Amino acid sequence: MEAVVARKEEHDDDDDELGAAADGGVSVTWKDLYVTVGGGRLTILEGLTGYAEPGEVLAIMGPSGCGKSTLLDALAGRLSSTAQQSGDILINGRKESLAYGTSAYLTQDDTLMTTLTVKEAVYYSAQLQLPDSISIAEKKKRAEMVIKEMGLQDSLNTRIGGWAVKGLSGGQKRRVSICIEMLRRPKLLFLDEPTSGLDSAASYHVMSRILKLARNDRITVVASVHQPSSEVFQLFRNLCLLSSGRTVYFGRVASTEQFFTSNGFPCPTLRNPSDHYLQTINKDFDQEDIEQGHGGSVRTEEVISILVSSYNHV
Ligand SMILES: Nc1ncnc2c1ncn2[C@@H]1O[C@H](COP(=O)(O)OP(=O)(O)OP(=O)(O)O)[C@@H](O)[C@H]1O
Repeated sequence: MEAVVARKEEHDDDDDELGAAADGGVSVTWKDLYVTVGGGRLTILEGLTGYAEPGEVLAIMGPSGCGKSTLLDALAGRLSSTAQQSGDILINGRKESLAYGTSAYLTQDDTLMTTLTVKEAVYYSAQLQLPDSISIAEKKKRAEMVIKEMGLQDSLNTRIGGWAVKGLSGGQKRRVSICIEMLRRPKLLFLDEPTSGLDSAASYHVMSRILKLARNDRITVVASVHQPSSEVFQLFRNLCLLSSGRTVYFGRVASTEQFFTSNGFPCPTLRNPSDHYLQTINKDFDQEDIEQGHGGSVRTEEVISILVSSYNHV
């Protein structure tokens, strides 16, 4: 746990940043975060520690049910009332709540009105969401700006559509949902599987737009990601890899390979690295043993224990 926080400070020095608070950015740090349900009988997150920084996209990855959405919910302060949380979540190094409008949360499903056009959906949302202190003209300008940022200006008058009426593609719908979340210019953006259901080209398109926005506006983005292509995976700076609610790895995407290799699980040539990491720690279909380096093989449960304990001792 201390090692992750020390690594964060090290990266801050590397980047020679002035500090998140100075430029209005929001840095989020979580330490020893536990989430339980059923009066403590079921532990969903087990002592997680990590951080997310302005201008960067942190990817949360792991097999289905490992706790990605729960981590996003805990960080965004929207856990269900049946869940109990312990540990620290710090905003810019302090224990404080997020100010209203500072963060936005994109859920897994697009809840858009199918009969509206892109322009209508975003413009009406701007009118409803933004405070009365902002003029109608400014709200319209804000709507046009987010539409442009998400590359939807050519689909302004296209209906969103649904099963009965052909409209936008899945990727375009996802981008409309992101536009709506971006209207209030949040400094912290939680995205629950922003690319779910999209093909690899559309996923790349959506994620690169998000990354560009994060960099330009110093937004802190925390995104749970299901199975990224190698191109999408390379877009992320930091990776939080979870398995059964525990951290298997947290750190630079670029250093993940070194971590897996040093523990005896190198990525085979020509395999997508993110597929390799996810397959190595997925125990849902634990039929076969996993080859470890040049000698022997181990069960997935054992692989996870090796990686978790190696990570905790770095
Ligand atoms: N309120 C709750 N009560 C009981 N169990 C819960 C609750 N919330 C989450 N869980 C369980 O905790 C585990 C983690 O759920 P979570 O939705 O965070 O996983 P996930 O990694 O986001 O999964 P997926 O990739 O399939 O969306 C699951 O086994 C889920 O059933």
